[in-house]
Amino acid sequence: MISIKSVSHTYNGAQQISFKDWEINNGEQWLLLGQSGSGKTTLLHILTGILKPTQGEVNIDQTSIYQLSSKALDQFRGQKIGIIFQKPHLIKSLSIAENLTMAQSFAKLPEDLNRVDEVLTSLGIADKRAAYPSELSQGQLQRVSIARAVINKPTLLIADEPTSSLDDENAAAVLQLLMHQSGLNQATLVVATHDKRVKDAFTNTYSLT
Ligand SMILES: Nc1ncnc2c1ncn2[C@@H]1O[C@H](COP(=O)(O)OP(=O)(O)OP(=O)(O)O)[C@@H](O)[C@H]1O
Repeated sequence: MISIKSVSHTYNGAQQISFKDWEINNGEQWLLLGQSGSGKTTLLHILTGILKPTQGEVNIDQTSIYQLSSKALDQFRGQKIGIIFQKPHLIKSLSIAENLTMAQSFAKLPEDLNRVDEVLTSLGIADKRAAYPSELSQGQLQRVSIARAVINKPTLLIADEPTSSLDDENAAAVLQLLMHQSGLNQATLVVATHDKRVKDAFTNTYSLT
């Protein structure tokens, strides 16, 4: 289970942003909605261990993540949390397979090429394993970023505007893949978006006002 309790954050000199309490059960799929500037990215950073809130508690699988040392938190994030950004952010000088094995070693897990192949196959891009990011289309790159996010079978899969730079066909495919991949690993899925095309697919919604 993932929960936030009494969480608020104040950037230097700015107004406090408060987040209502939120409990997410394992395997649930949630949409995170809010107008521009309401704090979606801030909350995603808090949930993924990137930003320690000025107040409150964040628990993932019974671990109060901001009580961990920064080294332990890095490893926890690598193993338990997969993140998909609006743009893929892959390492250009590494092949697709190498980008994925790097995510394994970053999480201090052994390199597992079978797992790399399994994930690329389930996302329909196994033939791209030796290619470099510059050789892939936008939709294929977004699939690789999903592959990188799920490679370590995370508990929590977080996507920040994953479809906004894609056309209708790719947006629908990426959304379906995200939901399918989270289902395969029984991962919890949280998707932050403005994208109207995405909203109907979710029953659970957390709204920022
Ligand atoms: N590093 C920062 N330093 C100071 N203020 C910040 C910082 N990051 C965000 N903010 C402010 O915090 C508020 C919430 O920003 P945030 O990026 O979380 O919103 P958002 O809902 O993700 O917006 P958008 O949909 O436009 O990306 C905004 O008022 C923003 O200006």
